Amino acid sequence: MSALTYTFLGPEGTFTETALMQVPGAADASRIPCTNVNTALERVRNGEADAAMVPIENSVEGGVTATLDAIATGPELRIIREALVPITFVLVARPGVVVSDIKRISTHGHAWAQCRLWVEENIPNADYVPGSSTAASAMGLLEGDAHYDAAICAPLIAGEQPGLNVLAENIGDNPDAVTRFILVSRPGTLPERTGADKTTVVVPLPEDHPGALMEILDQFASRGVNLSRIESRPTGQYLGHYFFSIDADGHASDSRVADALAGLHRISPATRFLGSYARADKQAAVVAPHTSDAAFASAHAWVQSILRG
Ligand SMILES: O=C(O)C(=O)C[C@]1(C(=O)O)C=C[C@@H](O)C=C1
Repeated sequence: MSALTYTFLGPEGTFTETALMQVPGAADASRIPCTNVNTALERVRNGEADAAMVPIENSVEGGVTATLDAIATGPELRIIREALVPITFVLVARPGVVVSDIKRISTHGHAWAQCRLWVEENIPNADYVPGSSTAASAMGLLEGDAHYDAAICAPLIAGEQPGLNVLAENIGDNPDAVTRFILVSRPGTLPERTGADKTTVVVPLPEDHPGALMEILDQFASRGVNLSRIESRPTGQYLGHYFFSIDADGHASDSRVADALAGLHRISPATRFLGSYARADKQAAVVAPHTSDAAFASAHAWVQSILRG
């Protein structure tokens, strides 16, 4: 089998790279760091890479909008795997710099949001300099970037770079923070059903009328499909026009999920299927007896018998 090529939000040392390394075989595969999520996905769309690892959701800060928007539009992509990474942050600076010297701190926007309380308490006057990733901000210090004097990054990088001094550890406001990442490839064969799966869809709000969101939710509720994430994002077309990005428990080959997908397509034909893949936490879905595959098969057989007369 030829080795696969992966893109990821880089450079080396990002949390996204840690997530990629959870993929079996990734350590020996070709790995291309990209400066943003769009480029990582574009290189999959144009065939330069087989799959991209990108962040989608953080337990403290919520959805990564760059990813939610990039996979919702453009040529279709499929999520084939998810990875969970516990998030802890350190504050780093060049040797000789102490906390009281710090005026500007750079990091990724999601990391900054997760360290807000610590920064307010310890360096209240520090300005924020946006970075394309935590690792890019840390490496900028080594490359002599004069725009900032400290970075917030993963402990991993700090440990590997002798030119970076760790000034504070565990500076995240929530010690249990976790970021969820997705491995995205071009459409192909669906990953097999494991019994502990997730299905992701993008549903444009059907023609704006009272109860439109309720109609979407009802497709899942009436088939006993639990949702683990639902977020609204503007389509960008005009004010008030939204799509919903949804994660549901189960696999497209589960009858209850397939039936819900068909219902979504009926009420919102531009619904986009983004994949069915194994849950990283391996938690099996709780299926009520009346929404099991057997119950759907029996109901279908009953209707067929009625039609046969
Ligand atoms: O900057 C990184 O290291 C990333 O992998 C990105 C990212 C994110 O987008 O949320 C990943 C995990 C952390 O929550 C902070 C930043």
